[in-house]
Amino acid sequence: MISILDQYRDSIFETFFGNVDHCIVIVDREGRISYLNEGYCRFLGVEKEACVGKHVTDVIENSRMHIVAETGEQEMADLQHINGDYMIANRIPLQSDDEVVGALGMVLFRDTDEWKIMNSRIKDLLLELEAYRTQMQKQNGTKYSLHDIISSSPEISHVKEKVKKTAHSDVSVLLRGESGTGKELFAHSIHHLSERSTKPFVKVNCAAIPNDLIEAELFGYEEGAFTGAKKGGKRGKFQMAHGGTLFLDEIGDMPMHAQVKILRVLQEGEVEAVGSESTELIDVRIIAATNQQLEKLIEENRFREDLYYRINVVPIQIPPLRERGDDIRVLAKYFVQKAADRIGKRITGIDEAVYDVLQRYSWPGNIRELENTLESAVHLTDESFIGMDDLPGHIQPESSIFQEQENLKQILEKTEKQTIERTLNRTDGDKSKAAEWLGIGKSSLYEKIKKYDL
Ligand SMILES: Nc1ncnc2c1ncn2[C@@H]1O[C@H](COP(=O)(O)OP(=O)(O)OP(=O)(O)O)[C@@H](O)[C@H]1O
Repeated sequence: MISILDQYRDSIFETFFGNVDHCIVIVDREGRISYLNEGYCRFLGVEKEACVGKHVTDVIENSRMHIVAETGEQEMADLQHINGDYMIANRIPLQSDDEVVGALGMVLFRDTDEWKIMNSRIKDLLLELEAYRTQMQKQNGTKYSLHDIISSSPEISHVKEKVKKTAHSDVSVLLRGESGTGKELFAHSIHHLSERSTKPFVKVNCAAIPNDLIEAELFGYEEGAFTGAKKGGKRGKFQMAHGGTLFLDEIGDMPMHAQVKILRVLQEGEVEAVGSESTELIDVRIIAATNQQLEKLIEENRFREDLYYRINVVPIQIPPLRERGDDIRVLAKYFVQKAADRIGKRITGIDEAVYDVLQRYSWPGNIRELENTLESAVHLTDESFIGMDDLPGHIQPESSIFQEQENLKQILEKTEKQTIERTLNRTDGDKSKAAEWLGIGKSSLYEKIKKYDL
């Protein structure tokens, strides 16, 4: 007997999903919309035909469907902000033969008075939460929490999960990643989630303090400890962070003599101010960050191995922006809106071609560079959207900067020069690595560097 399920599967599917009280969306493995029910289309004010095939983040605000389709991990009862309201979203991975093939999302939306009351209650609570967060920032020195780390990539989702797992314990964390990837944001977030969140978060930029002042800065000093010492002495960063977290940024630049002392403080739990005869008990959690290869610095005797093991209990690697393709779109939207709000300009969108170009660029300065690029674009644009002309020349595709009268040889040389230049930027001037990435021999690269005067 043929079951009506076999015979009328499509009609049953449409009758069910088309009539339920929820907004339903189905995406494929890549996060492209395969189905959107009538209720969702009405709520978003979109045509179903125009949405099918589009990436879900282009149609639904703050969607995480593509992440669930990628990770296969379900998310239930998540609060999602869409069209100015808070909705409850359930996201379930769809599996076939043990393989994730997509995801189904259900957003609970009832246009009833109770829902409206609940929604305004949530908004009230969030405002209250924001007020507490501002107060807390003033008290303990942190500005960011995980919530401020804008992302829609599985790579950052994994990092956030790792942060959530380790934040509550007191273990030392070493954040690694290129400059501008967001290491400081993660350091703040770890402190925020830890039991120490009501205590101070103190940052030390190890690269910015002159070599001979670093010990006084870290451990403090007594009055008269050295010429130029302040009357009454000064408390060190360790003392200021007591009970809380000390964030040692750019730890690879810490001079050797200070490394020895830091290790002693961490092992013995006590600190001695410069010029003092007594010690003080200290309880700090260490979060360190670096964009350098500490292992290489150890080989060169510029970093102590014992300190490395002491701070590297939980290493967390933040991937560079060029490996987080999914983040570029959400970050670009976020930074354009942020700059537009600050400047007071009305920007309604970003040209699709701009997204393509942003996606293809290598972002040696990572998120900091993306933010600066879009802020300058918001300043430059005469329109209400960001177009290709608003991007700086070095980000625009080569073709747009070629002169019409150039011949093929000139065009090829120009492309070669730009490619070598960018690769050298990406490798921080490391010629062996650049030659490897470009697939050419080192001597050939040297010749070209000479030829183009790079
Ligand atoms: N995911 C993100 N969402 C929003 N803003 C971000 C994000 N990641 C980084 N930023 C912004 O980018 C800038 C650089 O971030 P941050 O200072 O944390 O990077 P970093 O890795 O510590 O850099 P450095 O090694 O140079 O100190 C900051 O303005 C930060 O607010």
